[in-house]
Amino acid sequence: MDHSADAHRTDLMTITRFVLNEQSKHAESRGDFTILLSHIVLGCKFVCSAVNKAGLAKLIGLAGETNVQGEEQKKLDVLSNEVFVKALVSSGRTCILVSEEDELAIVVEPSKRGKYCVVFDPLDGSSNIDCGVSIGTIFGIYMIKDHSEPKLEDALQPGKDMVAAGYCMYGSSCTLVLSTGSGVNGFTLDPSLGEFILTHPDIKVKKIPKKGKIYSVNEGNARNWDAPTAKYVEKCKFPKDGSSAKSLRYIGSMVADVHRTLLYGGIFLYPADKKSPNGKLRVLYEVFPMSFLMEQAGGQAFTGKERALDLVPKKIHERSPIFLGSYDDVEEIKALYAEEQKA
Ligand SMILES: O=P(O)(O)OC[C@H]1O[C@](O)(COP(=O)(O)O)[C@@H](O)[C@@H]1O
Ligand SMILES: [Mg+2]
Ligand SMILES: [Mg+2]
Repeated sequence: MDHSADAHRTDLMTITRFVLNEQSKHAESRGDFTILLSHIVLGCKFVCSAVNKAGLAKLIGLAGETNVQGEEQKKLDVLSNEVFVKALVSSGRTCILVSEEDELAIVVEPSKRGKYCVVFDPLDGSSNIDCGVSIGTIFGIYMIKDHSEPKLEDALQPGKDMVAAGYCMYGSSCTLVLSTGSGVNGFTLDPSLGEFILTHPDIKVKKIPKKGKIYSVNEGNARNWDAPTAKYVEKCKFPKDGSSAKSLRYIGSMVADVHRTLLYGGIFLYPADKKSPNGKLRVLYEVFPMSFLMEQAGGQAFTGKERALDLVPKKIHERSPIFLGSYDDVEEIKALYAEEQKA
């Protein structure tokens, strides 16, 4: 695919047209996925608009403040959750929803039910909200076999069974990155049009060099890491094979750290440590969607034990360690875990 500016100029592709094109490739498709996605896109635009105003909260009474009428306003993560739950239920295409913000899975009432299960983190990177650093929404979509009788197991499918995954990053621009299982594409919101336009077509292995120059981890946890993680990070800083040391970049919003990894290559890790033996990130709506995107872009995602997408979750808010990024960088950490197993 041609990444040049001219290519974009000649073919202005909105996310709606893109998904309609994808849909037309499936003869049996009745447009349900397109409708579901248009509701997710609406939720992203809504949250983007709220995030852009968040810095003014203290002045005009948004997000966690009391407004001029003396009403308590909602915090941004609570507001984002409500926006997405409403958008997904009103699509009429969902059956079960799992959100980071809700302890239990939401089973959609029968009259509004469709065939999809959506797992999502409505606002990822919450510690960065108040300082204006990039945050985002992460989502994964599964198809349900029998939506007349939804079960919790429908939300506990392995990541490899997802039919689509993506995220929207609310940063210096609002970017939605999506995979429906045949590559990864990125769309940027044109605020004057209110449309997401294809700006990053076919983000693939050529865009993720097999090995990258960046590692991304919270090094404040280093004293509690296990041996393979500690060895790996040491290798990033002091490579013994003559290669250059990697640069450290850590934003602390998974969406932003993974977005950079997709575009520039390298590795993002949130490993297990002595204090958190299962790591921090949640399997369903952080680890799975990002692993799906990374594999679709030609990279890898590994938990320290297995391919991340092979994991079969037992609980909806389960956590897992995760190492994801350029193919060869993940190969190295896999080798270190394999060595440890043998010892
Ligand atoms: O502050 P830490 O421990 O490095 O954790 C950062 C991680 O926590 C998260 O903020 C967790 O997500 P939420 O903000 O959705 O809870 C990730 O986005 C990020 O990768
Ligand atoms: Mg999160
Ligand atoms: Mg969150």
